[in-house]
Amino acid sequence: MSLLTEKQIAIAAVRRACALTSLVFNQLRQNETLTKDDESPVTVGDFGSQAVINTVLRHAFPDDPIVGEEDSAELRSDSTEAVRHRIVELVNRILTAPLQPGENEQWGFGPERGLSTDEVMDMIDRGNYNGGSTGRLWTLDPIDGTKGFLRGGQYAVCLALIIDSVVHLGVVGCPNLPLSASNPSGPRGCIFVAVKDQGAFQFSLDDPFNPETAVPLHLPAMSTPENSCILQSVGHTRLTVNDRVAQLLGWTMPPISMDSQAKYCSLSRGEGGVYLRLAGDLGYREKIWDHAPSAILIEEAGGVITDADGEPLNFGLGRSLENNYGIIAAGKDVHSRVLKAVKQVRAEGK
Ligand SMILES: Nc1ncnc2c1ncn2[C@@H]1O[C@H](COP(=O)(O)O)[C@@H](OP(=O)(O)O)[C@H]1O
Ligand SMILES: [Mg+2]
Ligand SMILES: [Mg+2]
Ligand SMILES: [Mg+2]
Repeated sequence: MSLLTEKQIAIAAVRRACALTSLVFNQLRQNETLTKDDESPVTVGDFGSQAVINTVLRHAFPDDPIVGEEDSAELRSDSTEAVRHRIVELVNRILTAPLQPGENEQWGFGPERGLSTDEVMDMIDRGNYNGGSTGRLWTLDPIDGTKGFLRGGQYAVCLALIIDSVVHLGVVGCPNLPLSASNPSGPRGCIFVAVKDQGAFQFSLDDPFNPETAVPLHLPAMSTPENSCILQSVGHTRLTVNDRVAQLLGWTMPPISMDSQAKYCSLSRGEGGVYLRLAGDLGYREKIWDHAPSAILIEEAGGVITDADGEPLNFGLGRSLENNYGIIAAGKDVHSRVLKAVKQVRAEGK
């Protein structure tokens, strides 16, 4: 399956959504953040990004269902009128900006495409699909790492195409991630793209995808304790487990704590050593949009991604990874060593 059109459209949608989130990031105003029922934050950037991407997917693939993180229920009340208007303004500004290289007006961009408030709300709600094991579906995290976004750290706009429970395409935009790990204060803004059996690539968020200049990504096959460390979530990590795993492996480099799927992106270009996530709340089920877009990135970069028992992630059980606890992603050799250590640490009751 070449999925060339899907890839081009997903890249264009994520690039536009990143333009929206960057705009919001640079001028986030007071009262542009709401708190969801689970107490997590959501901003005009999250809603706007979801509306932009769903609009593009709707134009290009009207029959494809979308499992998106956000929905518009809270936005439709009188008390959120100002936020709602700001989202509509942002979405129309982004969708109606002139066509850029690599874009097609049939994809929902262009000067004629301004949406009404109701249409924007409906576009957000095209993400309400409950998921499932058969057929095509897209999964979208319009801003992953909203807490990182709010504190000026890392965040990512993440989109994946899943066919019959298997991730076939992943696109992750990281507006705040340096293009080169070796130059952390250098230019920022990367996009990571992987298609099943076609490899994984990084390129600049500012440039349209060009296979000639995209950088192919490869996880190192082997690593040494001296140059390896754990990439972990800022807020959703069982630190006792991670610290003990590092100790068992003899890794002395301190862990890298970072928000969002930017961790997976960093790993895919050879930074760190392992993505290790065991949620503190043992009953928490990871969401498919938090992992599907990057799972294929890791696999296409030559790595392995499983749960904490070494089992494959099952993306066909609805909006959550119902049968998986914990995530381990790494190059093949490191993965097997980390999995063994994780099993030992869990047996120790940590
Ligand atoms: N108790 C919990 N355990 C693990 N992950 C959680 C969690 N509560 C929320 N999350 C998820 O963690 C994601 C952020 O990942 P990270 O911690 O690696 O930065 C959040 O994505 P959003 O920011 O899109 O809501 C959210 O879906
Ligand atoms: Mg969220
Ligand atoms: Mg997320
Ligand atoms: Mg999110």
